[in-house]
Amino acid sequence: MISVKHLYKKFGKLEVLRDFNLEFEAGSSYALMGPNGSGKTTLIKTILGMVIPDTGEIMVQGESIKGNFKYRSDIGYMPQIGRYPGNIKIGQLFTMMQDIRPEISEYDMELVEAFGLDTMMDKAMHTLSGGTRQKVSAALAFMFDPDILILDEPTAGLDPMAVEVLKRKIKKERQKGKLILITSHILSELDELTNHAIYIFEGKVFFNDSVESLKEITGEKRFSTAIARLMEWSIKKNPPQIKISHV
Ligand SMILES: Nc1ncnc2c1ncn2[C@@H]1O[C@H](COP(=O)(O)OP(=O)(O)OP(=O)(O)O)[C@@H](O)[C@H]1O
Repeated sequence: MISVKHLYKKFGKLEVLRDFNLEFEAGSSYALMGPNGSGKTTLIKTILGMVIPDTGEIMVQGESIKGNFKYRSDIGYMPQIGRYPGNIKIGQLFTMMQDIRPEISEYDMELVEAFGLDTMMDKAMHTLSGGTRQKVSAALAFMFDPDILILDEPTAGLDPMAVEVLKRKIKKERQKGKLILITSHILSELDELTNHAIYIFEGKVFFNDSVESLKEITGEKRFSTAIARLMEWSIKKNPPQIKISHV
């Protein structure tokens, strides 16, 4: 569904992505992990066409994204920090986004209602708390029923009730056969929501395989301890027989 081939990206002298090769399939949910600054958001923004790679190719649903904007309508994106015009009201923002997508006549308003945003439509974005802004971002990511969901630290800043609502929604959409890609530093959340682990370190894909294989290779039963083991290996730079599969 998404294919990333030989992707390189530098910011000045900093090599952020070095020969990234990844395949993302429908119906799977991917945990994208790595230390702060390892390139997770850069990879996501490259897939979204917001960052232009130095070399390499990205295909979405079989088509190259180069010079192509249409593919973006297949992707629901929840950014780490949503930036919106301050004076716009929640209701106006939703209407504006809906107007940009005239081909869609039915909207998925499940999160709008579950988060109680339907009772706050007249509130201006600059008056909202950080968590409420996150709820707006989540509601927008799911509103157009996209085949692909890319969620960058989706639960950061949400209260525990909202976290549960969002997790339930992510699981439900995955069961419908959607492709889900999540970055998070909350390992318990990734354990619950994903079946495939990608760990990036110093600009390289260090591990890319199923969560099952991750546990088998590391000899750890729990997701969090398996990731801790991977981190240890990546820092020591001597992984014992690590298989980096490009599925
Ligand atoms: N537009 C930019 N210009 C220059 N450097 C950038 C730019 N965007 C990202 N970087 C650098 O690229 C590196 C990777 O950043 P990125 O945001 O992709 O990391 P991340 O893995 O998502 O980190 P975190 O876990 O902290 O969210 C960082 O060193 C960052 O400072």
